[in-house]
Amino acid sequence: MSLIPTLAERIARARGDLRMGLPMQIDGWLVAAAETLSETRLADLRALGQPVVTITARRAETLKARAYDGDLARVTLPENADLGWVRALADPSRDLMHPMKGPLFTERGGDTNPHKAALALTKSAQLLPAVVMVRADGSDGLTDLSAGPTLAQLAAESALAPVAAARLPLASAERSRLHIYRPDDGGEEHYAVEIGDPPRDAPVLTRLHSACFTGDVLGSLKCDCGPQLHAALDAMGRQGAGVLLYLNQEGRGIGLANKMRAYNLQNQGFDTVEANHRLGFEDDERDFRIGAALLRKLGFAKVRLMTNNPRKVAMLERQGIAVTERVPLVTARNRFNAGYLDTKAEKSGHLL
Ligand SMILES: Nc1nc2c(ncn2[C@@H]2O[C@H](COP(=O)(O)OP(=O)(O)OP(=O)(O)O)[C@@H](O)[C@H]2O)c(=O)[nH]1
Ligand SMILES: [Zn+2]
Repeated sequence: MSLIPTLAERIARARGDLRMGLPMQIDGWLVAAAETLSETRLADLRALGQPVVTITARRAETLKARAYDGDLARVTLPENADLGWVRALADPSRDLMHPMKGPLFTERGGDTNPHKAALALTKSAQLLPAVVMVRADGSDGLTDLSAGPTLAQLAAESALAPVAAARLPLASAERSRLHIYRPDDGGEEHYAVEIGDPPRDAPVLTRLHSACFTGDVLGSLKCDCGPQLHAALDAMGRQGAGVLLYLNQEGRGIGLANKMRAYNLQNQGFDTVEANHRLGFEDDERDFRIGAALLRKLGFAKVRLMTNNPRKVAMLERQGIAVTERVPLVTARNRFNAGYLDTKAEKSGHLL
């Protein structure tokens, strides 16, 4: 029956639920995002059983909680802990000023897949990866998922469909077109700027750019994104041909709100990688398969890639796109971005 929501559609709903603070269900567990849960709903969850707060091993490491489960830890919610306690477990912004008083008791044994799926969902909803979970039957109205298929679906590549394209003259290249692609899983749309009319059988000058509202739009001095974006478009304009893929993976995939949380941690002295880890994320949560998929859709199999990030080269090659040349994209240093650029070079293997 085609009118019954598919798994991908139910996952998209679950993302919306978690963002609004509405619990959902996974394999007999009620799940709520720590960041959006209300006092009343926490009380209602508590009335149903003993809650655990599941966090990533990255966050557990900062909190010095034992992660018995590999990439996650299940912290028992103490009886006297309130919503503020749950938030503090999830959100590192007050770690230094008000360190959490331990010890934190973490669970071991049992099936951790529902917990894993819950964390993957909050990440894909661009929320802090921390959830309150209670083993209980929910009410009929809640979105209900099974862990295994949910994890598989979240790891799968989403199919992208072209939606619309139009001529768009740019300051750097008057002969340009903007193409919009929409994924089939309710996720973010991604864009391709095609400059000139690049032949499909030759390597095309390409930039794989990840969204950076602060750098691209506001001209932030904290990163190199804005200057890289414009340098890439200018180079394509000068050469008369190129493709700039604009992937809506703000903040290396953690979203703008979490990126601002990361900036606050950076202002406390942590570098860009440490800040992501303290928030519970990996250094880079982006899915670069999207870039390869867009190139294939546009008819390109070979690229001259403008990047300093060897992971982008490796990933495109793995996805069957030949990178015939890496074109460095070095922009000016300033006193606000020097630390960021150094960390990318030292910890993330960026070539300068
Ligand atoms: N989490 C996080 N994201 C950041 C920070 N600074 C910039 N970003 C994001 O990092 C991404 C940078 O993307 P790119 O410039 O495409 O990629 P790159 O890995 O730096 O590689 P290049 O191709 O060499 O530029 C964007 O999504 C920015 O929003 C930060 O301090 N923390
Ligand atoms: Zn940036």
